[in-house]
Amino acid sequence: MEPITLALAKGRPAKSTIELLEKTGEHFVELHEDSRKLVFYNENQSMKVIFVKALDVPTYVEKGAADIGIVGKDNIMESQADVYELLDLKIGTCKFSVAGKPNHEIKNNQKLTIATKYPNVTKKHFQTKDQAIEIVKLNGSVELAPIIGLSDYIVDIVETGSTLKENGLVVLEDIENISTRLIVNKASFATKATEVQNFINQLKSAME
Ligand SMILES: Nc1ncnc2c1ncn2[C@@H]1O[C@H](COP(=O)(O)OP(=O)(O)OP(=O)(O)O)[C@@H](O)[C@H]1O
Ligand SMILES: O=P(O)(O)OC[C@H]1O[C@H](OP(=O)(O)OP(=O)(O)O)[C@H](O)[C@@H]1O
Repeated sequence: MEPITLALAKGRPAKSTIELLEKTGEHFVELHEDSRKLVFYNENQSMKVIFVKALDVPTYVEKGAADIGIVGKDNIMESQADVYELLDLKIGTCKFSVAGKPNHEIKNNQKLTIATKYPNVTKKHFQTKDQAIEIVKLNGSVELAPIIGLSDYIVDIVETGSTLKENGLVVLEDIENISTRLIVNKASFATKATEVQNFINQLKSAME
């Protein structure tokens, strides 16, 4: 039988995710967060793990290259992938927030400039508020943008708040709570229902 394919996000939460996977009783040979290998199997080869860039996990799952994905809610939202989100693994908890300088003045009806690594999330958030924006897409150190006058505000991940604090910025509005989630390909959810459900149950038990 074909193994169930699980796409696992590289990055910060990978260590905790791999620890949780091990707790399910499935041991994936040679899988660890610093590995340069990309494909791993459990001992009876009933499951295959592919270890990929976080933002690509929802794409692999949506396209059916993976049946299941484990990835941050931030990447699920940004990818806009059409997948089922079935379990919160309570790992990698943080939030999406709008932040800026505490006394930044905005003229009435002014179009806001927002710097972010997450243009889709940002667009959607300000659309729901009917606020016109221009997005400056950055790839990191987003907190710099309002300080040097590149943007009015930022949309970014906040965990402890220390990056904002150290740069004299404050949270102006929270957008969404983020944590690592389990997502499932819509077709796999129907055709591999038993295998998918069994794996979810294994993870739930491992979380207790
Ligand atoms: N303080 C935090 N900052 C960023 N991401 C966090 C934080 N806490 C938890 N996370 C989770 O970790 C994931 C990011 O991990 P990491 O920054 O290593 O990702 P990456 O994909 O390597 O990012 P990059 O595109 O910057 O290389 C996020 O998608 C989010 O779900
Ligand atoms: O609230 P905190 O605990 O300070 O964490 C939030 C910071 O961590 C992330 O950046 P990361 O370290 O991934 O670097 P980046 O800016 O290059 O994306 C995020 O983009 C914030 O800058």
